[in-house]
Amino acid sequence: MIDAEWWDYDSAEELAEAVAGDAQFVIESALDARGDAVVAFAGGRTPDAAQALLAKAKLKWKSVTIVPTDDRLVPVQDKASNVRGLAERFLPLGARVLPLTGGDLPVEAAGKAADARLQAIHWPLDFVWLGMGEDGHTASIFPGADLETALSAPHRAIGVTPDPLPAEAPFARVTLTKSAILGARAILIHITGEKKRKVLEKALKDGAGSQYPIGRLLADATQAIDIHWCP
Ligand SMILES: O=C1O[C@H](COP(=O)(O)O)[C@@H](O)[C@H](O)[C@H]1O
Repeated sequence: MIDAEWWDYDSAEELAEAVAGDAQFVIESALDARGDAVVAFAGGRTPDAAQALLAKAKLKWKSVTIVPTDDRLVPVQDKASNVRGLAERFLPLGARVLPLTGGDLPVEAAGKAADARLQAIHWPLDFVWLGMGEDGHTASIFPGADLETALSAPHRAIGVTPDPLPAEAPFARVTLTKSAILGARAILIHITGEKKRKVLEKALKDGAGSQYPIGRLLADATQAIDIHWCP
């Protein structure tokens, strides 16, 4: 059984406020302790409202570096690009937003380029904000052929091709690996809906033996894991 604390909310508004508040707290703590903060933020739809609230926080944004937990191999102006939303929201505040993707590289080379780009930032990450799909994928660690590599690679990022490609975003991707994610000082998981809740509960219960990538990923976590959920 993976140890994690659940925080339940009645509404999407309360959920967004709580997640934004937690992210703000961790960033402020890193800024106080070290003078800068390095964080990874989930893509997809779920974090949008919380990230909009976080962007209103009075923080020393110029000292904050944000990377996506994962990104799709699409042009940055494509609406499926995870870094696009982060750049639009946090670059105007002065934050540094580091893309994982760029250029027109094949998937494996894109992963290597992301891994090289990530050498430019401070490690370990102060905070990883994860989402999860209904298939139990998190970041872009999907069930399938690339799962074992994402869980065992010594690199911080790799290129992956989900098989099957998810219908809502059918692209090859680059993802942070287990090694990069579990190095973080704090991990927050942000999900909505009964289906995702059941998947995550089962993944936490089954841990290393889980059929879901998020269970396999978190099985070796040693830091506190906070799960924020609303129906
Ligand atoms: O493809 C992805 O999916 C997950 C979940 O997205 P959501 O839209 O269901 O919230 C997301 O966390 C990940 O970053 C993204 O690339």
